[in-house]
Amino acid sequence: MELNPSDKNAETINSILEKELKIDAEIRNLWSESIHCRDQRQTFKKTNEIYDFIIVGAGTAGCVLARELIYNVPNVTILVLEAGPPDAQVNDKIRLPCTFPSVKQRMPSTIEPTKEVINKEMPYPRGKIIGGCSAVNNMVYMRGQKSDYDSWAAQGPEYSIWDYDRCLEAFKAVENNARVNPDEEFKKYHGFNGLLHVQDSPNDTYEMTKDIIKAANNLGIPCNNDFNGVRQNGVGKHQHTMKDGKRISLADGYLTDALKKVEKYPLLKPLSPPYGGFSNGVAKVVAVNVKTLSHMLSIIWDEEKEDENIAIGVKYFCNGGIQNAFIAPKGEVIICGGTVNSAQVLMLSGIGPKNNLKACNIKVRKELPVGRNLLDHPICYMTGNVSIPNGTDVSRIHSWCSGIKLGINYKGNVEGKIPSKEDFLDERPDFQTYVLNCPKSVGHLELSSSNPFIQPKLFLNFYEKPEDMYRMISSLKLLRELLKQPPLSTVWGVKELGFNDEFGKWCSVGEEMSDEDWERYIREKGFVTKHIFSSSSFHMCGTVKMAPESQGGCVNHRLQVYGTKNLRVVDASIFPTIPNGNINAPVAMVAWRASKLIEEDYRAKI
Ligand SMILES: Cc1cc2nc3c(=O)[nH]c(=O)nc-3n(C[C@H](O)[C@H](O)[C@H](O)COP(=O)(O)OP(=O)(O)OC[C@H]3O[C@@H](n4cnc5c(N)ncnc54)[C@H](O)[C@@H]3O)c2cc1C
Repeated sequence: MELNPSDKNAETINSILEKELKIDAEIRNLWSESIHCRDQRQTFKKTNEIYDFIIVGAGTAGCVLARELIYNVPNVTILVLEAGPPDAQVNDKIRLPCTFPSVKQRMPSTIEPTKEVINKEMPYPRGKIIGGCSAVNNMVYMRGQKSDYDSWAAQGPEYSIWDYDRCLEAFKAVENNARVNPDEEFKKYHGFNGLLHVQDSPNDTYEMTKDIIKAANNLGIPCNNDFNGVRQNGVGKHQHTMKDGKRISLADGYLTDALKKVEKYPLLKPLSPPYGGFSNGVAKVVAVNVKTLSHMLSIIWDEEKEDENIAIGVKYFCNGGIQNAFIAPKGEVIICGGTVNSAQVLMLSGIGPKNNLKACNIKVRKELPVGRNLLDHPICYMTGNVSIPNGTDVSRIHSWCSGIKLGINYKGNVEGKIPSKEDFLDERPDFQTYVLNCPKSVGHLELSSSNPFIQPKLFLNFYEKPEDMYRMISSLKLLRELLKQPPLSTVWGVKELGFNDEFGKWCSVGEEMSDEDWERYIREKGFVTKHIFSSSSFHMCGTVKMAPESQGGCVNHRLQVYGTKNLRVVDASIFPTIPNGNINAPVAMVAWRASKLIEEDYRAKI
């Protein structure tokens, strides 16, 4: 029997689609192996650039979101735009992260308020690559404390969806922990079926690491074998976001899995005899389309309903030209560009502080404090010289990874004194060795231009609040004591590194330091980046705060941008407060929770 013309048409189109899906699958495989630039794919050009969801940024959040949405929301097509290149895991190397400089800040001294001190500028790296910062980070797996998330939930009744129990459910859903023989207590706090791989250090513990633990025990710091369990305080080895000893970015786990889902909807079944052929209609490709080297420039708004700020798509720069992608009627634009760039693209699209936007000649669509509430964990190192005894394994200690094998968590002292035994036993510590985990100082970022390729200015404002400075002083004093402890001082001959020669005369080996000396050390020496010192743990968050609008919020509890439609932000920028620990896992957790909210809202529109 002859097919009618529309059947024939459908059959032709479907057979083309079939072929393209096959080619597509091959190219996906190549992409997964990172040996082919993903942008060479052709299939999606036929879809006229209309997607159910457009995700901007394939970092920690974007990768989790893409995977969760494609598997859980029925029959959707997703575009992921990533400004950076594909990763290059095939060589076990990733490309250089892009770096933003922070701005030099003058401020009154904490110790001598009549004097002026300077927070020097420093480079601020970010992962501009598939996987985002999770592809360049230090892999320390920490998730913060119960009270962090309960405080998010306490912002209003509707915010209860962010309480610790629900966040813990999400942490567990994302995590795939490879601890050997986990005990029942461990199982309460960890997940074993997610796609974020976590493991204990793959190497044996170095003798020196064991001796640092002993030295910490000498000072009264208890051991802890799970910093994400019931208590965070103590000394112990970190778990890392690794699998079989290799870095696992969120792209490796989540985006790779998202790319595996390629279907056609509706599923076209051959019609049974005597009709033959296919059912009428053309299938839509259900899949995730990733475009690398595609930099989002701004949101496309529905200009016919100007007052409603309805997002209908995005403008992006790719292949040397500006392109548009649009969302389908029930779709959404979801910004996952990270703390700096999510704030930047909102501001470029007219959402942000009036004065800053006007100064950059950008039309204000909705005034919101985007870019305020810039939070971060300041960091300051204390360094020791080691005499290497013959035949030890210390020469094998190398690279950042070894440096962060170990965590010592305690409460800093707000008067700058060495923490006491009670501070070591406090189950809600605020220090992670040299990282101040709950700073009270808050910074901000500003748009410096309407040009999307010019980075915003970052004002970190570290130590603006005196208690931050005093707690950092207290922690450094403790580390100085640690270096003097046996077996570090005896077996390893550890000596505090002198700063008088290389860095100026104000601090000599073994000499007492006044609080003023300490402040200079923290502000000036802690910022010397050509040496190993640093001043940030690169845990920037908070610039598109989730809070009631009256409390300085930019997105509501469902992460929708106030005063707009079809627009959400999902990444570290929405954190109302900074968690008391590293933030990669919390970002993944937020993205997982957000996928549920987006799914609920999408289904409600059906
Ligand atoms: C050097 C370093 C070390 C760290 N160490 C640790 C650690 O040990 N443990 C830990 O838990 N956390 C660590 N972190 C922090 C953690 O990795 C990040 O906070 C987290 O990955 C942020 O996730 P995100 O999704 O918010 O943003 P990102 O991962 O930064 O993702 C944003 C993505 O959006 C893309 N993008 C931005 N703008 C645009 C645009 N206009 N168009 C298209 N794409 C765009 C970016 O290229 C990027 O890929 C570290 C971070 C750094 C930089």
